[in-house]
Amino acid sequence: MKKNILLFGLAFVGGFTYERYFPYVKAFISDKGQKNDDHSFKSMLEQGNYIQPKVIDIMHSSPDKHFLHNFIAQHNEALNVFKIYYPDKLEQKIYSDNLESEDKIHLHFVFNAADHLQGHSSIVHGGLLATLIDNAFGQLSYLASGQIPTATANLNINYRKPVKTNHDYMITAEIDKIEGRKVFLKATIYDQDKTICTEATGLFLTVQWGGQMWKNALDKIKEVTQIDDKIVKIDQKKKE
Ligand SMILES: CCCCCCCC/C=C\CCCCCCCC(=O)SCCNC(=O)CCNC(=O)[C@H](O)C(C)(C)COP(=O)(O)OP(=O)(O)OC[C@H]1O[C@@H](n2cnc3c(N)ncnc32)[C@H](O)[C@@H]1OP(=O)(O)O
Repeated sequence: MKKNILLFGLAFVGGFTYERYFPYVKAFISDKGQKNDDHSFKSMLEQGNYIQPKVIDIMHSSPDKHFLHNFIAQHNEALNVFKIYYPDKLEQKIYSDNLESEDKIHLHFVFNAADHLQGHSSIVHGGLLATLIDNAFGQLSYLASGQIPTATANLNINYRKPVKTNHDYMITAEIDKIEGRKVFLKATIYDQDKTICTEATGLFLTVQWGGQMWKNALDKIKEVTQIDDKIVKIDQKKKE
């Protein structure tokens, strides 16, 4: 009798555990073979379907991208859960002097979301993608507004295809237009087949918040990355 109760208890616990943790076990097993570490968006860019950034964010040349990203996220660990890869190639100056210019101002980077960012099994939680886009918009609008901090007034996101954890995706963000204090932005997340997974638009407004703090941050980044030297070198190369 005791044995039967024990067996029943074990079966119950086993069943419950299986039911509760099966999705995680399945995700763990199926992810094992799919680790994707080649960050092969380079070819995608080279095929010319991409517009390279007109404004290059300072992170492109950072020797320590994690440090930099954490720094910008304001909290030590805030966005460390995303592995972020910025292109190595510097194209132009950090920010444009001419904000009214017809040229679109861009920022792009590759990200790879860690397991624990899943909502559904192996699918990145949409709210976290919103955070990533919001942050990219924040950086871009800060640079485009001539280093005046901005705040999100409006953020619209269309989730077209699931974005998977442990896979590389590229996000491109660009300034659509600037009207006074208003900075209008667009962003797209692509997978490696160039399929659009997520599209977003945003309205950011310049604010009085933390201007000096961000300026100090930017100066520190410039100091750490010696960006100016690198730009000079690239400009020289272009001339040769
Ligand atoms: C690349 C490497 C570079 C390195 C750089 C290092 C430094 C990086 C720097 C930075 C990175 C930052 C990364 C983080 C970013 C995160 C961003 C956030 O999450 S911010 C927190 C969430 N957002 C809030 O908490 C805002 C809350 N809302 C407000 O405080 C206000 O509503 C605010 C400031 C947005 C506007 O308030 P008002 O009083 O200043 O202005 P009013 O008069 O209301 O609006 C001005 C105009 O804008 C329109 N407007 C305002 N809100 C609108 C809306 N939601 N939709 C459409 N129009 C709106 C209004 O209709 C008005 O338009 P009319 O001048 O009349 O034409």
